[in-house]
Amino acid sequence: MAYDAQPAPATVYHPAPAGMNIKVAASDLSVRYGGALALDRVAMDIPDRSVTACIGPSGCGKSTFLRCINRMNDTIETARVSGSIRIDGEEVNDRSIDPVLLRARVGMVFQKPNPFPKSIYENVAYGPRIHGLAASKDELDAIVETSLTKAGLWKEVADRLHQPGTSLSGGQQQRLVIARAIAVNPEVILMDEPCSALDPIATARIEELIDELRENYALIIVTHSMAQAARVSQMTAFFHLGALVEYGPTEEIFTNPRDQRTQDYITGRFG
Ligand SMILES: Nc1ncnc2c1ncn2[C@@H]1O[C@H](COP(=O)(O)OP(=O)(O)OP(=O)(O)O)[C@@H](O)[C@H]1O
Repeated sequence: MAYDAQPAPATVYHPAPAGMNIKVAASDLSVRYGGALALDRVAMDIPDRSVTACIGPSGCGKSTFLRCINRMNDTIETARVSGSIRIDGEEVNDRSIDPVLLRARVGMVFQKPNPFPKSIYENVAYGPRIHGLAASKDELDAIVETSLTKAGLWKEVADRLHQPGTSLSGGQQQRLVIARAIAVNPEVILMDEPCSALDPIATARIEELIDELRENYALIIVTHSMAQAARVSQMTAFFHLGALVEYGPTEEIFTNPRDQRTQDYITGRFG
């Protein structure tokens, strides 16, 4: 959905809940693909140890925003990012930032589970090994076990660690991918419609997991499901046509939206 730059988007901010530390801060963040503006001067502060849901109609820029946080837009030839995105105050787009190290700090889970074509063990061990996080086989084994435990998968796979990751069910594969992200000690976990390929039971399991993970990480999730956003997130950002229209505590966005476009979207009038 291409459109020309207009006057600065007027985001409606609800007051941020007291006592939340800011983990990711975007300001004046825009993305163009070729000549088309996909994200228009987004500004938002995302708290640590909580779940922030990004909602909005198809093509409004949710995935583009997510990809700014771990510089995945670098991999898209036509993408041009401007403005600022900081993690703990550090500019992500700074030349001194190594995107490979950044992507360990900012894990990403996609719509379709994408385990490597390797064993369950290797899927989780690969990252810690290449980042030199384990000094011995025992340490690596411990990281694998801890990561699979945190992802709620250990009990199901402990006796089949050397079977292919792809032999697991879709929901298990998604938890494996989450374990793989956790294994390299991320600070932020991005999830782009992580449940859209899963059945309701696997979805419920991932939602429980998201709730557990927020004790330790900042999670940012793109979802098309209003119900899921309401269930799992503490903060919600509503995007429309590349602009962040409204952002604040989920309860307020869903019960008392201040922008008509948010109201229309959450009540199913468009999108
Ligand atoms: N690789 C790309 N090249 C060119 N344009 C792109 C690319 N990726 C996204 N766009 C465009 O940027 C805009 C925002 O897309 P984006 O995927 O971020 O939206 P979204 O809100 O995540 O959509 P959906 O909910 O359908 O996944 C759209 O107009 C889309 O067509």
